Amino acid sequence: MLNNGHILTAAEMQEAEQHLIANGSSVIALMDRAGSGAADYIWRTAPHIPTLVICGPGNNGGDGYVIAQALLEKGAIVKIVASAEPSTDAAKTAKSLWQGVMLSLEEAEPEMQFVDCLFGTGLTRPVSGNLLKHYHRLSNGAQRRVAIDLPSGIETDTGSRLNEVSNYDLTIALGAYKPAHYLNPAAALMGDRVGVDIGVRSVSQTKLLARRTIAEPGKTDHKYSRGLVAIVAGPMKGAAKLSALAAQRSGAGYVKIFAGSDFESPNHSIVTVPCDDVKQLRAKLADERIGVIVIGPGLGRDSNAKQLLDAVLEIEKPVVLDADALMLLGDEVHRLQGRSSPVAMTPHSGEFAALSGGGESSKIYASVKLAAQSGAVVVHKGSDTVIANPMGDAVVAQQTSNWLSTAGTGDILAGMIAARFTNEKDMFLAAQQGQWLHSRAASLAGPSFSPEILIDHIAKAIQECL
Ligand SMILES: NC(=O)C1=CN([C@@H]2O[C@H](COP(=O)(O)OP(=O)(O)OC[C@H]3O[C@@H](n4cnc5c(N)ncnc54)[C@H](O)[C@@H]3O)[C@@H](O)[C@H]2O)[C@@H](O)CC1
Ligand SMILES: Nc1ncnc2c1ncn2[C@@H]1O[C@H](COP(=O)(O)OP(=O)(O)O)[C@@H](O)[C@H]1O
Ligand SMILES: [K+]
Repeated sequence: MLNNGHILTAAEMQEAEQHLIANGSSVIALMDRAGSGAADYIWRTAPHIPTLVICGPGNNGGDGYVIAQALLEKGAIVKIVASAEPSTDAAKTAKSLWQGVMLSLEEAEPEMQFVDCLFGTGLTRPVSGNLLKHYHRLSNGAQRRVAIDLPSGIETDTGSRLNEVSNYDLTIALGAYKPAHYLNPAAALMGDRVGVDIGVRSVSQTKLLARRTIAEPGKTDHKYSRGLVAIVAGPMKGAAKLSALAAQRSGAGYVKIFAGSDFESPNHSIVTVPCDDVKQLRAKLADERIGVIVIGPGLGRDSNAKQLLDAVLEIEKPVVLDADALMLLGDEVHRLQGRSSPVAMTPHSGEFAALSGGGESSKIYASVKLAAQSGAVVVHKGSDTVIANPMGDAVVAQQTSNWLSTAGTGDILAGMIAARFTNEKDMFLAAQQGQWLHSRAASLAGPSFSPEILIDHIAKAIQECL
């Protein structure tokens, strides 16, 4: 995996480059590796397509000259349009080696393939005016669009758009993935993502979510050693049932639902524990065998729900807070600080805004900040889910199935994380395992699944982790 899955910000990427240079490389050598690697990939996936490479003034433009020359040598029909003269020594050298046609913005016409080497990690302000007009004319007129490192107009560290950006078929990341490669809106318009290794081996606190090994139950395991997951139900009973079923299929040894006495178990093996008031709940949750409590799915937001949440937070047990529990907690996340047992919060963007007050432009930074403020592991959901811990580590999930955007899949994730926690006893790891299994189960479930079908595919996802 590119740079071992470590995601680098623009500043970290510059440091990585300096490190390579200090160890005997040079900017032009790195540019050569990046450009020829990108050209190989373009040629392999779309040979002999008339191509226009647009080059900006910086080293992203420099990559463009290398790519164009490499394509020319392979026999492609390729032209360059330059927005400005190169401003770096490496880009000047790369340009001096270009042997083909060079056009001004006004002269250039769209070709079948558009290769964007206008700006990469050095973009500091929106592309505007005449340049933006020609960028759109030339990119929109192409049938295949390839971005080198990043599409022009994307903020590297946040994934936000600084100007209107075209949709791409392919984005070739250079050296390491950057936050924008996995955060929306940028990630959604990049098309396929591939990486070209240029020798960067830099460590970052932000990584790409990877498959984690899951241990099978051991010979001496029993239901309590594998873990008892307690789900606190509310008036929307289906949500708690989905969490419970998902926990059961994700490796919990025992799942119990704590609910009003009229609650019916979703199957024969999930036990319901009748609790008709908060006093009963408090007493029954004192059971020492309980490894983790899930509260939030279907809980409601009335005063009764608030009492149930308060009761759970009074108990020193690991807890997964989701959905309504997060809305009830709101901006009082400091209540979670100082607990001796781990907490995970699994907000979608609306819940995240209620917890954090919003205002941060980077989903990674915002998640890390909330984790530090609360002392909890934060699973900031969406198609670009970010998992953060209070120490500043973050893991970014790769987009898998858009079919996950259906009611009930979040309840499932909460149950999955709880079950993985009872096995691993590490909430950050459990969140990563839960997220990976959730995404993978969605891919395995194919199109248009119901939450129940998603649960049915968890076992297959687990199989891939054994
Ligand atoms: N860091 C590395 O290790 C490597 C970087 N390489 C390439 O270098 C790129 C970064 O190069 P640079 O730092 O030179 O940055 P860029 O080439 O992304 O752009 C920087 C230049 O654009 C100007 N600029 C920024 N925003 C502008 C705007 N809105 N309108 C007009 N001009 C604007 C800046 O003043 C500067 O001259 C990477 O994305 C990658 O493509 C590769 O060559 C390989 C090695
Ligand atoms: N387009 C998407 N691609 C991938 N995952 C998605 C997408 N949309 C939503 N998800 C995931 O689906 C789940 C939805 O959770 P949530 O919004 O809490 O739903 P609910 O409360 O109805 O269960 C989250 O895990 C989220 O990350
Ligand atoms: K670019």
